[in-house]
Amino acid sequence: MSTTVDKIREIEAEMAKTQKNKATSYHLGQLKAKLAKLRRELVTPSGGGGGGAGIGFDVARTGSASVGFIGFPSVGKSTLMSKLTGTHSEAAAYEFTTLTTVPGCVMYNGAKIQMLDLPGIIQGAKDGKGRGKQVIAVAKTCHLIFIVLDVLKPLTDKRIIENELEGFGIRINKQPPNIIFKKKDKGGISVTNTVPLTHIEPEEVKAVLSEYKIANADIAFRCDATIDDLIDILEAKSRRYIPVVYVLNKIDSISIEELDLLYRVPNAVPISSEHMWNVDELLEMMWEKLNLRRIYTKPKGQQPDYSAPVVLKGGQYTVEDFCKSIHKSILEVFKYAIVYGRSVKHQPQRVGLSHELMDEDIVTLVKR
Ligand SMILES: Nc1nc2c(ncn2[C@@H]2O[C@H](COP(=O)(O)OP(=O)(O)OP(=O)(O)O)[C@@H](O)[C@H]2O)c(=O)[nH]1
Ligand SMILES: [K+]
Ligand SMILES: [Mg+2]
Repeated sequence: MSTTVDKIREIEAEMAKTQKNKATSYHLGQLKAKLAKLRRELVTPSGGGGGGAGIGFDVARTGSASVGFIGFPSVGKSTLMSKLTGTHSEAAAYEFTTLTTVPGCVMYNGAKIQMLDLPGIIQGAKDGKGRGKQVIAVAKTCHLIFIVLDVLKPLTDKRIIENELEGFGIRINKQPPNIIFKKKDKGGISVTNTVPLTHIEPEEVKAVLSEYKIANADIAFRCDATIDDLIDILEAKSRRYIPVVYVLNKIDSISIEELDLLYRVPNAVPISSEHMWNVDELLEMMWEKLNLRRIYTKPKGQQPDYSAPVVLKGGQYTVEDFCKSIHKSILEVFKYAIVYGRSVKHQPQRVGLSHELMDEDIVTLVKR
């Protein structure tokens, strides 16, 4: 019996030898959908429980957000982790020094950020090579991923690692595609689009829906999507959209001219973890990518509490999100909030639950 990995290989081989044109678009759509389903099968942990990364890989989560370190062996992940957090993670000149998740933390702008040093991965990790599956499973639960690369061969490694993460359902520095999908009980398939679709053939859409056994649905394309984007929407449960910073390590081993070239890589920060060169810029980019918003609470008639902000993240920035992150029950007695800061025109201003808060706003909750 052929394994899931074998089946994936077969489909990939067939896709490679199938020319892309109108006549083959149904067939290619079918293959892509099959591939997506097999990939999900491969990365979903079997034997119930679900989601667990395995012994030594799951660690207690602390802090306001977590950053996972992904990279090939010996690119300097543990060196960086130890220097940034002060938590020792064994570093050495041989590959696979780190064998489990090693947690540490940094305080930055008043927020506690958890850093997860991880074992190195190798090409084929997503198909079960080495401990890649467990490692990437941890990264998939992080709010930000540092892809650590050796400056001596950053670009080929970058592509391989991106490919591994993609295969695991991680979408890097990307928003979910703007496609509205509604399953129905009857009425067949209705496809509409608000922008011209230059990448998709109607036949491909048909093939994908049939492969997913969807006979009744409304699909509204609001972006010039690809067929992979549609599959991402159908596979939404197993997709994670995670920001990435490319950490180009060991710049102490290259020339200034080579360094100049590296500055053209988007979302990248060249550093030397050994010498702590340019680590400030890395932390700045980390902060920007995490997009955290610190909210200071101010009890009525008192000074704001600047020592322990409530930290909002992941696009959940409303007053309602703020209340929920303190305690669910607050919503039951909520009347309005008084806000000082960048999110309001008047200082202070009275706002309701749907108001979006900005970083460093000061909030007083008024109860009914
Ligand atoms: N020249 C130079 N060497 C570095 C730098 N950072 C780390 N190294 C060296 O690279 C080697 C590997 O470092 P580690 O921190 O163990 O790398 P790792 O990515 O954690 O490796 P694994 O855990 O095996 O995957 C060690 O010999 C480090 O001293 C750097 O900035 N410059
Ligand atoms: K190492
Ligand atoms: Mg290590």
